[in-house]
Amino acid sequence: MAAQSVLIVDDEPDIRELLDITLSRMGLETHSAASLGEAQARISEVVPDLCLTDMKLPDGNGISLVEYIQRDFPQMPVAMITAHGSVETAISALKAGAFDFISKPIELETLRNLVNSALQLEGDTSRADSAVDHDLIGSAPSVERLRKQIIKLARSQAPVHIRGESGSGKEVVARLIHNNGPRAAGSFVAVNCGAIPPDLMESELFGHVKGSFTGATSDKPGLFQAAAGGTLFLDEVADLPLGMQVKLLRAIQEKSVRPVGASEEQPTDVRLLSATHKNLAAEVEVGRFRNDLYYRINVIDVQVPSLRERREDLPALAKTILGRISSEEGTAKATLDASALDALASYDFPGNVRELENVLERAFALSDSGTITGDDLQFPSNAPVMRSPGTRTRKTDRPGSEIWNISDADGDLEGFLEDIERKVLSSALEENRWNRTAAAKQLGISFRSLRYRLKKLGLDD
Ligand SMILES: Nc1ncnc2c1ncn2[C@@H]1O[C@H](COP(=O)(O)OP(=O)(O)OP(=O)(O)O)[C@@H](O)[C@H]1O
Repeated sequence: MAAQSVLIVDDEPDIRELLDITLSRMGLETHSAASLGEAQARISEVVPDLCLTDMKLPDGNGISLVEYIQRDFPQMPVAMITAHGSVETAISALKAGAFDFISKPIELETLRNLVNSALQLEGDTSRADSAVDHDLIGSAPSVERLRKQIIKLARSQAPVHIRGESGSGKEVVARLIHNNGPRAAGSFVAVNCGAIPPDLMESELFGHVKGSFTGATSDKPGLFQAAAGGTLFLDEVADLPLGMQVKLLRAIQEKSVRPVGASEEQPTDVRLLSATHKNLAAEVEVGRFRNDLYYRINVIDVQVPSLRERREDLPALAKTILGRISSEEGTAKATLDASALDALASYDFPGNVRELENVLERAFALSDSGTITGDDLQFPSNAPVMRSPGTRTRKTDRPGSEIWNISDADGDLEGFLEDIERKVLSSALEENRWNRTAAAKQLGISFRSLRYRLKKLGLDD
């Protein structure tokens, strides 16, 4: 098989030579150009598998070359070589469509990782197209746009911030970006930033060394290390405490992390994706989120539409979800009758696709035959729109505060208390549209504690 080829574009002969030696040692064929004009001619002539370009060129800048390649050779990855610390250039290059960037002085290990990732990209995106079609259900124009964005972003290393309401599919989008890109063979590590207790956050993200705090009985790698070669997905990133935001910014800038208690930094190799249902720009405005971190993680911004904004997708989503539930239960595929379709169409779905899944699971369990009716869906009869997210029950309305007799607990205090706990947890989950993070927050317990209690009480299906 012919060696893959790389075009090196730099006006400094020393850098061209360093890159040439390193890439040739990797078994690659190299070509070089010292100016923008020369680069464009060489690209048309040899159509390399990758282009590495310096930012400053005698007759123009590297961004123009990125734009040229995006326009005329959209399948060709191009990476930018930037001056040390020039964040703005790196971000402009990524926004213009560069696959990644590398800063000077060039670290050879980082260069090799970058080149290997870029050369794994397939020119033909049809496999990614069909994977995205399969996992992202819907054909509304906003979903079609999202699909195209995912396929494009999967080929880049740029940090992407995914916005959208709870349950709308932000994690689905993040996984698709990972699964269809050059890091697919690495891990996809998802972390809910709102669910980690603040005092454990640093150790969870960066790891710790034995003895660094009480309970640190051995060295433990963090999530950055676990995602090495893959993708780290920071869900609910707006919930990161400010102190941790500074440390995260540093980790992104330096591409290295220092485990708690360690004296040395460790290089990291992760692609960062993040999401939140909050308005991150507004969080920056009020000082709850650092502007510099926002700028770094929000290089490319993706909006996931709510289910209300794409009602036409409801039947297809419902059909697929029912198909999944039926096959998990080992039964024939359940269907929705006309009354069920009408009921779905007139409901607002504040909890989006996750709520649709929950509604269908409950209806499936309730329906006697394989046909689900409008009644099985159990939407509130008088109000198609559910309670707004912030609405809280008054203390006196709290589940469990109903009148009870001491005889109810006779001989089984544990069982009695568990019943109350079950009611409290169920109500909190319902009130928070089955968003466990929000339910835990409302109850003033950690996400882990909620998960533990749900499991203990048999409510975790
Ligand atoms: N377009 C879609 N096609 C198929 N399944 C979807 C789609 N969108 C969401 N889902 C399903 O809905 C559920 C919720 O999706 P997901 O966890 O990605 O939402 P989210 O926006 O990340 O939620 P949260 O804000 O609560 O973290 C998942 O089970 C997911 O598989």
